[in-house]
Amino acid sequence: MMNIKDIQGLPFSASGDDENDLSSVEYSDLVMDSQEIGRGSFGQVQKASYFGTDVAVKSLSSLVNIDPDYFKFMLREIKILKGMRHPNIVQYIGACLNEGRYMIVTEYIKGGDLHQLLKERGVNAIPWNVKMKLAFDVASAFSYLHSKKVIFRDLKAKNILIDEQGTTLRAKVCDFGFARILDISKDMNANKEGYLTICGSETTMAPEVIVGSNYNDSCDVYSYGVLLLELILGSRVVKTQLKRSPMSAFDMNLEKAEYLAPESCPKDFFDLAKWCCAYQPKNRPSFMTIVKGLKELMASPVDQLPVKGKSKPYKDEESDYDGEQSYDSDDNVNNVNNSSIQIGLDDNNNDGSGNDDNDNINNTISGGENSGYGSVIYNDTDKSAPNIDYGGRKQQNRNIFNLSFFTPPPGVVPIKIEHEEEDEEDQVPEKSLSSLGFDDIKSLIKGSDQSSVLRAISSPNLSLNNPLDSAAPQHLSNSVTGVLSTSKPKKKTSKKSGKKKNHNKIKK
Ligand SMILES: Nc1ncnc2c1ncn2[C@@H]1O[C@H](COP(=O)(O)OP(=O)(O)OP(=O)(O)O)[C@@H](O)[C@H]1O
Repeated sequence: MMNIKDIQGLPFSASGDDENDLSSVEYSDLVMDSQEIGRGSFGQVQKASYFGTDVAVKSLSSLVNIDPDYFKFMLREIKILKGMRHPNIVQYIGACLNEGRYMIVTEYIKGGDLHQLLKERGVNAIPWNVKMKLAFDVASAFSYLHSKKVIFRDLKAKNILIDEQGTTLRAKVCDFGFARILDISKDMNANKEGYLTICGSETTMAPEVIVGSNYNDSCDVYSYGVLLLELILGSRVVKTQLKRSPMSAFDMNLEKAEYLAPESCPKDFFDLAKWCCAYQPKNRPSFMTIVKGLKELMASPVDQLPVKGKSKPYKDEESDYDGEQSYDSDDNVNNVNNSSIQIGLDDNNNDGSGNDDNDNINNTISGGENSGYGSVIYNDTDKSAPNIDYGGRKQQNRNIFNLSFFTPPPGVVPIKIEHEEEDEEDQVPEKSLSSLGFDDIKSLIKGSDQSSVLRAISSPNLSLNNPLDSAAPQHLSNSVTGVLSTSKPKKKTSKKSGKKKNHNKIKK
């Protein structure tokens, strides 16, 4: 007799090419389960049955109805998700409108998300081969997305669903709220002043995104690197011990990460995380390279892989942390703040295609759910954190991110760099901040006081040089064999930038 589980495929209700079709699923065909299975800033997720198949229904925030910008986000999410077919991407089924509330219907994934998995099982209880398999799944999904010119912009553990198939776990990417289609050739010629907006989640955002510089699909690779560190160390350790700050130009302290990582971690797996977290986007691998490298790695029994081993002693400059090699197994803390952030609503058109990210108009931050794990959009005109009703829950003022980072105080003047006396050939003409490059900003930040730094980088309109200019992201130039172990991340440049000495001071 045929088992119902043998039936392959899911009901699909998107109609034709009409991206605006928001009622391809009849609400009356959904048998809703009252239990909420998830919640984010854009709405709540419930399980339902759709013609006998389990589905997840995301009921979008009421703001989607009243705010055209939110509406555009939803259209974009639907349009992109609808076109995706990959075993590691949650399958879109259709959209629905009920009593004025929009809903997105996708396949139901029963194992929760990766953040929950790490928290509930404990990072150390998950075997390395399982971690590498999940990492491989995510990289496979992203190599597919990038091949379709989709950048996701919010890769984090909460957006990775875990599909339990017997004893095997499979990762599936969900939540395309911040995804967009990027035509790099077209967009690279667009206005250089931040044509892509700042969005993502505090812990996983790439530095170039945070400082408002131009970015491309390699921002997803950086977030993936942070995700790998979470698989290695646990989300809580990454969030608390590897916290990135303006004082380090939002660079990840990889030396400390190495010290904290378990000795048993396969060396190549750790090196991959470091490589993905390279400060300069052009030094990060592509997802194609990552997939090939991980495949190679997974071909060997895990107990035959060289391990990271003991790391050299590490002394934390900032907090005198000279931590133990052992650490909390993972976050059994409920309030892990890993909010998604979007600065500047980035659609001038509704279609999710390129060239629509160039508007620093009407910046808005919306607060997420009170688990501290929701999405955020900042409202430039309202300097206080908003108090918005998301699906019935009141969002109280919450210090999601340091707003002063993004919001220049009124009347801020460009900062000038003062140079101490030095050899003539080493002298650099005075520059206003707006003409500094990405590395310049970084070196400045490392040698300055925090308030100056915040003022310096707080404007999303800075004309930063494009960190992507000098070279394209690495692709398949590395051989697959030993790609992870032989292609060490390049040592980052010191505080010097070119001929500049480390004497630069910021003057108000
Ligand atoms: N298809 C699904 N199957 C099972 N659970 C799901 C599914 N989709 C979402 N969830 C659960 O609901 C949570 C929130 O979903 P989602 O990330 O799509 O919401 P969001 O409002 O866009 O969140 P964010 O604030 O991160 O933008 C997920 O982390 C997951 O736990």
